[in-house]
Amino acid sequence: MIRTAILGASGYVGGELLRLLARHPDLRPTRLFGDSKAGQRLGAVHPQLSGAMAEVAVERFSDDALDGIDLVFAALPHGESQKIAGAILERGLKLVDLGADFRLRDPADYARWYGEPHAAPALIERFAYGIPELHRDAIRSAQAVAAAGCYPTATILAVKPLVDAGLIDPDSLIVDAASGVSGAGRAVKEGTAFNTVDGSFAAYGLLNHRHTAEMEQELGATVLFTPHLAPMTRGILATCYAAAAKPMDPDAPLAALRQAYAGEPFVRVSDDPPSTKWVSGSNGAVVTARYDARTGRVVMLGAIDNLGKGAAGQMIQCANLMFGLDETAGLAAEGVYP
Ligand SMILES: NC(=O)C1=CN([C@@H]2O[C@H](COP(=O)(O)OP(=O)(O)OC[C@H]3O[C@@H](n4cnc5c(N)ncnc54)[C@H](OP(=O)(O)O)[C@@H]3O)[C@@H](O)[C@H]2O)C=CC1
Ligand SMILES: CC(=O)N[C@@H](CCC(=O)OP(=O)(O)O)C(=O)O
Repeated sequence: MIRTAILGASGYVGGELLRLLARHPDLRPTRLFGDSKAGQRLGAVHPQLSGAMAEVAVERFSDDALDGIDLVFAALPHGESQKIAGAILERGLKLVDLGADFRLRDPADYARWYGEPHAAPALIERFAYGIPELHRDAIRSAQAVAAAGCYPTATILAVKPLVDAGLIDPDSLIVDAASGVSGAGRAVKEGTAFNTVDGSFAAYGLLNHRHTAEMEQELGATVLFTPHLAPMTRGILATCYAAAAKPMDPDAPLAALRQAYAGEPFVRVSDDPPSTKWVSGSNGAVVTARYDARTGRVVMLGAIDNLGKGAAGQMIQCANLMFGLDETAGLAAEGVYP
């Protein structure tokens, strides 16, 4: 049994981690930490949880509360985990962090995109970048993993095999991606209120969304990224366009995806354009791609659940690798449909 602490247990990702861990054979949620909800019963914070777990209290974090813990999942606002990661690693614990604090290799990129200097730049090199399909060996041997962002996960899974196969010009990449509203977290904000998002579809973060840096780093590309808020609770659909590097067989993009993801338990290559519902509630990702000879462009699509493969599912998949467990333990690829 792997004793697991969750920082940010009272948030949306924390709730999804707890829902998934309820069926995990080896990872046991043991200490649960929050901020404003510290002191409350978990059953009050996350009414979807049941049984003994609902009676556990959310605590305020203190370093000595990690005594006896083997693994820490951190799902905190950006900037928080860099204050405590050093102490966690010093104790020899494994850490999977979902904030953006340790995803960018260059602390200058963090300062540029997140607007403040990195507080623990020396720790960055100790983190593997958390997309298992692309960094499996590094994750297996890492003490710490920076799980990828939600938009970057959908985008990178769809695009990276075509970059690697030399099929597209990486400096011509345009990414339009839409997210469900749970991607913005649990706090009440006017921009994510029902009356704002219901029946509406809007772009935001023009030219400066922080996930641009993560996509560029992992793809070795120049990216024009426009995120959109869609009137749905869960899901991300990334639609990505690039100039073809050369004329190609119409099936070449799909063949590159099929080769890259052969045998992958969570990434499915589809002939048809995917819907977010295909992967809702799961750790699945569905990708597809087409070459358009008329325009000389390639279109690539990736669908994930932002809370699943974009967050809690990916964190668990990384932890399974770090502890030498079955990579699929506690996770499913099939979505809840309709
Ligand atoms: N939602 C998503 O789909 C995705 C989220 N992420 C990232 O994961 C992280 C968590 O996201 P999400 O769960 O949606 O966010 P929420 O806002 O729903 O939850 C945030 C959690 O962090 C706690 N918290 C807030 N401030 C502090 C603090 N100063 N110290 C300690 N704990 C604090 C909150 O506690 P309390 O509620 O008790 O105040 C809550 O448990 C964020 O970095 C987010 O960007 C990444 C990928 C996808
Ligand atoms: C819909 C929405 O607001 N989404 C969030 C991104 C999701 C997220 O949590 O970002 P990280 O993965 O980097 O932590 C946003 O655009 O800021």
